[in-house]
Amino acid sequence: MTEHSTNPEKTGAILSLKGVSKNFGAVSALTDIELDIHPGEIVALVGDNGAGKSTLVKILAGVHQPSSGTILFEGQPVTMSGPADALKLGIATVFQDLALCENLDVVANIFLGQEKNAWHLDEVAMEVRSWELLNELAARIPSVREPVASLSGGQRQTVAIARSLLLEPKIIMLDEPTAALGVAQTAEVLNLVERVRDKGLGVIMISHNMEDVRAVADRIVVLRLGRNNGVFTPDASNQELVGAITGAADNAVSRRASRLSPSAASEGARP
Ligand SMILES: Nc1ncnc2c1ncn2[C@@H]1O[C@H](COP(=O)(O)OP(=O)(O)OP(=O)(O)O)[C@@H](O)[C@H]1O
Repeated sequence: MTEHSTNPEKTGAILSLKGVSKNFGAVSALTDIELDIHPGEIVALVGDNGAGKSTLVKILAGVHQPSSGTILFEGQPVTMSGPADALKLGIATVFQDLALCENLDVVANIFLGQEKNAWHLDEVAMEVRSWELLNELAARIPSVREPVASLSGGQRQTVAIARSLLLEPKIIMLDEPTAALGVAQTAEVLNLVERVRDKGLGVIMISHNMEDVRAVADRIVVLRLGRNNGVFTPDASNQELVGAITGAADNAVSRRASRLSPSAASEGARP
């Protein structure tokens, strides 16, 4: 079940991390991380609290710089000294807080931060482009002139994802996109994530919910205490996954996971 990290030149990975480490003073948040992301695949990044997921996302978003190691983008080593560099390369991030402005409508939110964009003050062009992005995602938004405050959690996530696609990235990172969503909205957002993959983007999805991860991920990358702790296919058993996440093959959570059905066991896998 466990796969090995591969050579990007051979595999056509868009993004590869080679031995990436990050220290905050004496704290080693990440140690020797290896990760490949290919076009048209969803990679779920899972791990217990403090495993290093957020730190890894922030490195790839240009917020943090690695202490050591190499990031290859389309086979070339890159350094990102800020979020603008990541966006310029084609790495978009939807953080958990979504960073939407409640009082602004969908169009204004999609174009937020694009003040230098030539379209920015052309309301008609912005509205047309917003509908295009939402239609590509087959998103169900009643009106792009609604303030975001009136949208559901799933619709807000949709707007945040549409916004991240505006600059036509090659990689999109989603931090807990289904956290706090109900069943129907979760299904809607997961469909959306699959559509992003089907457009040929590489998707990195952080999630604590094993059921969501199994539903859409092509590969599941486990981090534990800041290190790689296995790469799994979605048909890995709950026991394998929980074992890799918690670091123990035999504990109360993994025993319960092995007894329960996959959907019920995913509750047990929530770190
Ligand atoms: N800015 C920082 N300064 C010091 N230590 C940090 C900083 N950011 C993260 N850490 C430490 O790095 C480790 C990894 O944290 P990180 O937030 O990346 O984990 P995580 O897997 O995202 O956890 P969670 O699921 O709780 O968000 C933790 O020990 C954390 O305390």
